[in-house]
Amino acid sequence: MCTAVSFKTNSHYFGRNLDLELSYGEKAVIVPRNFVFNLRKLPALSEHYAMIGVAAVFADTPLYYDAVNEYGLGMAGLNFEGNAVFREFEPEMDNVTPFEFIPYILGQCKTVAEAREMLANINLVNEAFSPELPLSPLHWIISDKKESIVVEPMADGLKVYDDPVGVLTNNPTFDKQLFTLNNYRTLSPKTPENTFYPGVELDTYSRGMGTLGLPGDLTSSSRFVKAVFTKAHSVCQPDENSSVGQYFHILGSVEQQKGCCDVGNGKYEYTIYSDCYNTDKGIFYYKTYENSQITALDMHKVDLDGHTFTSYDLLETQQINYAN
Ligand SMILES: C[C@H](CCC(=O)NCCS(=O)(=O)O)[C@H]1CC[C@H]2[C@@H]3CC[C@@H]4C[C@H](O)CC[C@]4(C)[C@H]3C[C@H](O)[C@]12C
Repeated sequence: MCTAVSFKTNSHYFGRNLDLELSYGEKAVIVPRNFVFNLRKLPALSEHYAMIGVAAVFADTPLYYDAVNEYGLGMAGLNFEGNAVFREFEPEMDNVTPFEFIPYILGQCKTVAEAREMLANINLVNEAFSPELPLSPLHWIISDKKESIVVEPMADGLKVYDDPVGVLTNNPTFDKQLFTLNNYRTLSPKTPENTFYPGVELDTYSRGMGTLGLPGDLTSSSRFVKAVFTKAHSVCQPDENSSVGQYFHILGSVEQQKGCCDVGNGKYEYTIYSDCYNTDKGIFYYKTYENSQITALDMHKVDLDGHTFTSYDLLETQQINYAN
Protein backbone atom coordinates (compact mmCIF):
# COMPACT_ATOMS: atom_id res chain seq x y z
CA MET A 1 0.00 0.00 0.00
CA CYS A 2 1.04 3.54 -0.43
CA THR A 3 -0.13 7.07 0.11
CA ALA A 4 0.50 10.07 -2.20
CA VAL A 5 -0.17 13.70 -1.29
CA SER A 6 -0.18 17.05 -3.12
CA PHE A 7 0.29 20.03 -0.79
CA LYS A 8 0.71 23.80 -1.17
CA THR A 9 2.34 26.52 0.89
CA ASN A 10 4.37 29.15 -0.98
CA SER A 11 5.52 26.34 -3.26
CA HIS A 12 3.79 23.19 -4.44
CA TYR A 13 4.89 19.89 -2.91
CA PHE A 14 4.14 16.39 -4.14
CA GLY A 15 5.26 12.96 -3.03
CA ARG A 16 4.38 9.66 -1.47
CA ASN A 17 5.03 6.86 0.97
CA LEU A 18 6.11 3.65 -0.74
CA ASP A 19 4.87 0.80 1.42
CA LEU A 20 5.99 -2.68 0.54
CA GLU A 21 7.77 -5.73 1.97
CA LEU A 22 10.60 -5.75 -0.56
CA SER A 23 12.67 -3.38 -2.62
CA TYR A 24 13.37 -3.53 -6.35
CA GLY A 25 16.64 -1.69 -5.79
CA GLU A 26 15.04 1.67 -6.53
CA LYS A 27 17.19 4.77 -7.01
CA ALA A 28 16.71 8.48 -7.49
CA VAL A 29 16.99 9.10 -11.23
CA ILE A 30 17.28 12.35 -13.21
CA VAL A 31 16.43 11.96 -16.88
CA PRO A 32 17.55 14.85 -19.14
CA ARG A 33 15.65 16.11 -22.19
CA ASN A 34 17.52 14.07 -24.81
CA PHE A 35 17.53 10.65 -23.17
CA VAL A 36 15.75 8.32 -25.60
CA PHE A 37 12.77 6.49 -24.12
CA ASN A 38 12.17 3.59 -26.50
CA LEU A 39 8.46 2.87 -26.42
CA ARG A 40 6.99 -0.53 -27.21
CA LYS A 41 4.05 0.55 -29.36
CA LEU A 42 4.83 4.14 -30.31
CA PRO A 43 7.79 6.01 -31.83
CA ALA A 44 10.64 6.64 -29.38
CA LEU A 45 10.37 9.69 -27.16
CA SER A 46 13.73 11.26 -27.94
CA GLU A 47 13.08 14.89 -26.99
CA HIS A 48 10.95 15.51 -23.94
CA TYR A 49 10.83 17.39 -20.68
CA ALA A 50 13.42 16.50 -18.06
CA MET A 51 12.28 14.67 -14.92
CA ILE A 52 13.46 13.54 -11.51
CA GLY A 53 12.05 10.72 -9.45
CA VAL A 54 12.35 7.26 -7.97
CA ALA A 55 12.81 4.40 -10.39
CA ALA A 56 14.03 0.86 -10.64
CA VAL A 57 16.59 0.66 -13.42
CA PHE A 58 16.47 -2.43 -15.63
CA ALA A 59 18.11 -2.83 -19.06
CA ASP A 60 19.23 0.80 -18.96
CA THR A 61 15.62 1.91 -18.57
CA PRO A 62 14.33 3.83 -15.55
CA LEU A 63 10.96 2.39 -14.51
CA TYR A 64 9.49 5.23 -12.50
CA TYR A 65 7.40 4.78 -9.36
CA ASP A 66 6.93 8.55 -8.93
CA ALA A 67 8.48 11.62 -10.54
CA VAL A 68 8.16 15.34 -11.26
CA ASN A 69 9.11 17.12 -14.49
CA GLU A 70 10.85 20.45 -15.01
CA TYR A 71 7.47 22.22 -15.34
CA GLY A 72 6.25 21.02 -11.96
CA LEU A 73 3.93 18.24 -13.09
CA GLY A 74 4.05 15.28 -10.68
CA MET A 75 2.86 11.71 -11.07
CA ALA A 76 2.92 8.61 -8.85
CA GLY A 77 1.86 4.98 -9.34
CA LEU A 78 0.18 3.18 -6.44
CA ASN A 79 -1.05 -0.36 -6.08
CA PHE A 80 -4.58 -1.02 -7.32
CA GLU A 81 -4.79 -4.77 -6.78
CA GLY A 82 -7.84 -6.57 -8.13
CA ASN A 83 -9.12 -3.48 -9.93
CA ALA A 84 -6.52 -2.50 -12.52
CA VAL A 85 -7.18 -3.89 -16.00
CA PHE A 86 -4.71 -3.35 -18.84
CA ARG A 87 -6.27 -3.87 -22.23
CA GLU A 88 -5.54 -5.33 -25.63
CA PHE A 89 -3.80 -3.22 -28.28
CA GLU A 90 -6.19 -0.64 -29.81
CA PRO A 91 -5.12 0.42 -33.33
CA GLU A 92 -6.90 3.80 -33.10
CA MET A 93 -5.34 4.82 -29.80
CA ASP A 94 -1.96 5.71 -28.31
CA ASN A 95 -0.92 2.39 -26.81
CA VAL A 96 1.28 2.98 -23.78
CA THR A 97 2.49 0.22 -21.47
CA PRO A 98 1.98 0.80 -17.74
CA PHE A 99 5.76 1.00 -17.12
CA GLU A 100 6.06 3.76 -19.80
CA PHE A 101 3.13 5.77 -18.50
CA ILE A 102 4.96 8.16 -16.14
CA PRO A 103 7.70 9.22 -18.62
CA TYR A 104 5.12 9.41 -21.41
CA ILE A 105 2.98 11.93 -19.51
CA LEU A 106 5.74 13.85 -17.71
CA GLY A 107 7.85 13.95 -20.87
CA GLN A 108 5.15 15.77 -22.82
CA CYS A 109 2.75 17.60 -20.48
CA LYS A 110 3.36 20.77 -18.49
CA THR A 111 0.09 20.72 -16.56
CA VAL A 112 -2.73 18.47 -15.42
CA ALA A 113 -4.92 20.11 -18.07
CA GLU A 114 -2.50 19.00 -20.80
CA ALA A 115 -2.28 15.51 -19.27
CA ARG A 116 -6.06 15.25 -19.26
CA GLU A 117 -6.11 15.95 -23.02
CA MET A 118 -3.42 13.39 -23.70
CA LEU A 119 -5.20 10.79 -21.55
CA ALA A 120 -8.28 10.96 -23.76
CA ASN A 121 -6.47 8.92 -26.43
CA ILE A 122 -4.32 6.63 -24.28
CA ASN A 123 -4.87 2.91 -24.06
CA LEU A 124 -2.83 1.27 -21.28
CA VAL A 125 -1.86 -1.89 -23.07
CA ASN A 126 -1.29 -5.23 -21.34
CA GLU A 127 2.39 -5.65 -22.09
CA ALA A 128 4.86 -6.41 -19.29
CA PHE A 129 8.39 -5.03 -19.18
CA SER A 130 9.85 -8.57 -19.06
CA PRO A 131 8.89 -12.03 -17.79
CA GLU A 132 10.72 -11.20 -14.54
CA LEU A 133 8.83 -7.90 -14.17
CA PRO A 134 5.20 -8.69 -14.90
CA LEU A 135 2.46 -6.06 -15.10
CA SER A 136 1.82 -4.31 -11.79
CA PRO A 137 -1.77 -3.46 -10.92
CA LEU A 138 -1.48 0.32 -10.51
CA HIS A 139 -3.48 3.52 -10.55
CA TRP A 140 -1.96 6.99 -10.69
CA ILE A 141 -2.28 10.47 -9.24
CA ILE A 142 -1.19 13.42 -11.42
CA SER A 143 -0.79 16.83 -9.78
CA ASP A 144 0.33 20.34 -10.53
CA LYS A 145 0.07 23.44 -8.34
CA LYS A 146 -3.55 23.99 -9.45
CA GLU A 147 -5.20 20.57 -9.34
CA SER A 148 -4.92 16.80 -9.06
CA ILE A 149 -6.51 13.96 -10.98
CA VAL A 150 -6.59 10.20 -10.45
CA VAL A 151 -6.31 7.79 -13.39
CA GLU A 152 -7.73 4.28 -12.94
CA PRO A 153 -7.37 1.60 -15.63
CA MET A 154 -10.68 -0.28 -15.63
CA ALA A 155 -12.12 -2.97 -17.91
CA ASP A 156 -13.96 -0.36 -19.98
CA GLY A 157 -11.03 2.03 -20.30
CA LEU A 158 -9.29 4.75 -18.31
CA LYS A 159 -11.36 6.50 -15.64
CA VAL A 160 -10.13 10.00 -14.86
CA TYR A 161 -11.39 11.55 -11.62
CA ASP A 162 -10.88 15.05 -10.30
CA ASP A 163 -9.14 14.71 -6.95
CA PRO A 164 -10.28 17.71 -4.90
CA VAL A 165 -8.36 16.56 -1.81
CA GLY A 166 -5.04 15.84 -3.55
CA VAL A 167 -4.54 12.45 -1.88
CA LEU A 168 -4.45 8.89 -3.23
CA THR A 169 -4.01 5.53 -1.49
CA ASN A 170 -5.03 2.14 -2.87
CA ASN A 171 -8.39 0.31 -3.04
CA PRO A 172 -11.30 0.76 -3.46
CA THR A 173 -11.90 2.82 -6.62
CA PHE A 174 -11.43 6.56 -6.17
CA ASP A 175 -15.13 7.50 -6.31
CA LYS A 176 -15.72 5.23 -3.30
CA GLN A 177 -12.73 6.67 -1.44
CA LEU A 178 -14.16 10.16 -1.82
CA PHE A 179 -17.63 8.99 -0.76
CA THR A 180 -16.24 7.60 2.50
CA LEU A 181 -15.18 11.10 3.53
CA ASN A 182 -18.88 11.91 4.05
CA ASN A 183 -18.82 9.70 7.15
CA TYR A 184 -16.26 11.94 8.81
CA ARG A 185 -17.76 15.37 8.19
CA THR A 186 -18.23 16.07 11.91
CA LEU A 187 -14.52 15.65 12.72
CA SER A 188 -12.60 18.79 13.56
CA PRO A 189 -9.35 20.00 15.13
CA LYS A 190 -11.52 21.97 17.61
CA THR A 191 -12.99 20.72 20.87
CA PRO A 192 -16.61 19.84 20.05
CA GLU A 193 -19.67 21.22 21.83
CA ASN A 194 -21.74 18.71 23.74
CA THR A 195 -24.55 18.11 21.26
CA PHE A 196 -24.86 14.51 22.44
CA TYR A 197 -26.85 15.28 25.61
CA PRO A 198 -27.02 19.00 26.30
CA GLY A 199 -27.50 19.64 29.98
CA VAL A 200 -25.62 16.51 31.01
CA GLU A 201 -22.04 17.32 31.95
CA LEU A 202 -19.72 15.57 29.47
CA ASP A 203 -16.14 16.26 30.38
CA THR A 204 -13.55 17.28 27.77
CA TYR A 205 -11.04 15.06 29.58
CA SER A 206 -8.57 15.15 26.71
CA ARG A 207 -7.39 17.43 23.95
CA GLY A 208 -8.13 16.28 20.41
CA MET A 209 -11.73 15.18 21.07
CA GLY A 210 -12.79 16.67 17.75
CA THR A 211 -10.79 13.96 16.01
CA LEU A 212 -12.36 11.06 17.91
CA GLY A 213 -13.29 8.50 15.27
CA LEU A 214 -10.52 9.44 12.87
CA PRO A 215 -9.20 6.08 11.64
CA GLY A 216 -5.68 5.11 12.60
CA ASP A 217 -5.38 1.64 11.11
CA LEU A 218 -3.34 0.66 8.08
CA THR A 219 -6.08 -0.14 5.56
CA SER A 220 -6.04 1.91 2.39
CA SER A 221 -9.41 3.54 3.07
CA SER A 222 -8.39 4.49 6.61
CA ARG A 223 -5.08 5.91 5.40
CA PHE A 224 -7.00 7.92 2.83
CA VAL A 225 -9.23 9.52 5.49
CA LYS A 226 -6.34 10.14 7.90
CA ALA A 227 -4.07 11.69 5.27
CA VAL A 228 -6.86 13.92 3.93
CA PHE A 229 -7.75 15.17 7.43
CA THR A 230 -4.10 15.80 8.33
CA LYS A 231 -3.42 17.66 5.10
CA ALA A 232 -6.67 19.63 5.27
CA HIS A 233 -5.82 21.06 8.71
CA SER A 234 -2.08 21.34 8.29
CA VAL A 235 -0.61 24.60 9.59
CA CYS A 236 2.94 25.58 8.75
CA GLN A 237 5.21 28.48 7.91
CA PRO A 238 5.48 28.98 4.14
CA ASP A 239 9.29 28.77 3.90
CA GLU A 240 11.03 25.76 2.36
CA ASN A 241 12.31 24.01 5.49
CA SER A 242 9.03 24.34 7.37
CA SER A 243 7.03 23.18 4.34
CA VAL A 244 9.20 20.16 3.66
CA GLY A 245 9.22 19.26 7.36
CA GLN A 246 5.46 19.59 7.54
CA TYR A 247 5.05 17.56 4.35
CA PHE A 248 6.92 14.64 5.91
CA HIS A 249 4.76 14.95 9.03
CA ILE A 250 1.64 14.61 6.85
CA LEU A 251 3.05 11.46 5.27
CA GLY A 252 4.12 10.35 8.75
CA SER A 253 0.47 10.29 9.82
CA VAL A 254 0.01 7.20 7.60
CA GLU A 255 3.43 5.59 7.68
CA GLN A 256 3.73 1.87 8.30
CA GLN A 257 6.07 0.57 10.97
CA LYS A 258 7.72 -2.80 10.46
CA GLY A 259 5.83 -5.56 12.22
CA CYS A 260 2.27 -4.22 12.04
CA CYS A 261 1.29 -5.59 8.64
CA ASP A 262 2.17 -9.27 8.27
CA VAL A 263 2.17 -10.34 4.62
CA GLY A 264 3.29 -13.92 5.33
CA ASN A 265 6.59 -15.80 5.09
CA GLY A 266 8.06 -13.70 7.88
CA LYS A 267 7.68 -10.52 5.81
CA TYR A 268 6.10 -7.24 6.82
CA GLU A 269 4.91 -4.35 4.73
CA TYR A 270 6.52 -1.09 5.86
CA THR A 271 7.23 2.41 4.56
CA ILE A 272 10.38 1.80 2.52
CA TYR A 273 10.73 5.47 1.60
CA SER A 274 8.85 8.76 1.85
CA ASP A 275 9.55 11.49 -0.66
CA CYS A 276 8.62 15.11 -1.21
CA TYR A 277 9.24 17.11 -4.37
CA ASN A 278 9.25 20.88 -4.45
CA THR A 279 7.70 20.81 -7.92
CA ASP A 280 8.40 24.51 -8.56
CA LYS A 281 12.12 24.12 -7.96
CA GLY A 282 12.71 20.54 -9.15
CA ILE A 283 14.11 19.51 -5.78
CA PHE A 284 13.55 15.96 -4.57
CA TYR A 285 13.70 15.26 -0.81
CA TYR A 286 13.48 11.80 0.69
CA LYS A 287 13.80 9.70 3.82
CA THR A 288 14.08 5.93 3.99
CA TYR A 289 12.89 3.53 6.68
CA GLU A 290 16.45 3.11 7.92
CA ASN A 291 17.56 6.72 7.46
CA SER A 292 15.42 9.43 9.06
CA GLN A 293 17.60 12.25 7.78
CA ILE A 294 16.17 14.17 4.84
CA THR A 295 18.39 13.93 1.76
CA ALA A 296 17.87 16.28 -1.20
CA LEU A 297 18.70 16.21 -4.91
CA ASP A 298 18.23 19.20 -7.22
CA MET A 299 17.47 18.25 -10.84
CA HIS A 300 18.93 21.55 -12.04
CA LYS A 301 22.40 20.58 -10.77
CA VAL A 302 22.80 18.20 -13.73
CA ASP A 303 22.90 19.08 -17.43
CA LEU A 304 19.26 18.75 -18.43
CA ASP A 305 20.20 18.91 -22.13
CA GLY A 306 22.20 15.68 -21.84
CA HIS A 307 21.48 12.26 -23.33
CA THR A 308 22.11 9.96 -20.38
CA PHE A 309 20.35 9.70 -17.06
CA THR A 310 22.02 10.14 -13.69
CA SER A 311 21.12 7.81 -10.85
CA TYR A 312 21.80 8.05 -7.15
CA ASP A 313 21.54 5.23 -4.63
CA LEU A 314 19.10 6.06 -1.85
CA LEU A 315 21.09 6.60 1.34
CA GLU A 316 19.91 3.89 3.70
CA THR A 317 22.23 4.32 6.67
CA GLN A 318 20.90 6.05 9.76
CA GLN A 319 22.55 9.44 10.31
CA ILE A 320 22.63 10.32 13.98
CA ASN A 321 23.88 13.71 15.02
CA TYR A 322 25.62 13.13 18.38
CA ALA A 323 25.30 16.40 20.26
CA ASN A 324 27.98 15.75 22.87
C1 LIG B 1 4.42 -2.09 -5.34
C2 LIG B 1 4.54 -0.60 -5.61
C3 LIG B 1 3.31 0.09 -5.06
C4 LIG B 1 3.36 0.08 -3.57
C5 LIG B 1 2.18 -0.59 -3.06
O1 LIG B 1 1.09 -0.12 -3.22
N1 LIG B 1 2.43 -1.76 -2.40
C6 LIG B 1 1.38 -2.51 -1.80
C7 LIG B 1 1.59 -3.99 -1.97
S1 LIG B 1 0.12 -4.74 -1.41
O2 LIG B 1 -0.98 -4.32 -2.29
O3 LIG B 1 -0.11 -4.28 -0.02
O4 LIG B 1 0.38 -6.19 -1.47
C8 LIG B 1 4.65 -0.31 -7.10
C9 LIG B 1 4.68 1.20 -7.38
C10 LIG B 1 5.48 1.38 -8.68
C11 LIG B 1 5.74 -0.05 -9.14
C12 LIG B 1 6.89 -0.28 -10.14
C13 LIG B 1 6.66 0.55 -11.39
C14 LIG B 1 7.74 0.27 -12.44
C15 LIG B 1 7.83 -1.23 -12.79
C16 LIG B 1 6.59 -1.70 -13.56
C17 LIG B 1 6.73 -3.16 -13.96
O5 LIG B 1 5.54 -3.56 -14.59
C18 LIG B 1 6.91 -4.02 -12.72
C19 LIG B 1 8.08 -3.58 -11.91
C20 LIG B 1 8.05 -2.08 -11.53
C21 LIG B 1 9.46 -1.78 -10.98
C22 LIG B 1 6.94 -1.77 -10.50
C23 LIG B 1 7.09 -2.61 -9.19
C24 LIG B 1 5.97 -2.32 -8.17
O6 LIG B 1 4.73 -2.72 -8.67
C25 LIG B 1 5.89 -0.80 -7.83
C26 LIG B 1 7.16 -0.47 -7.06
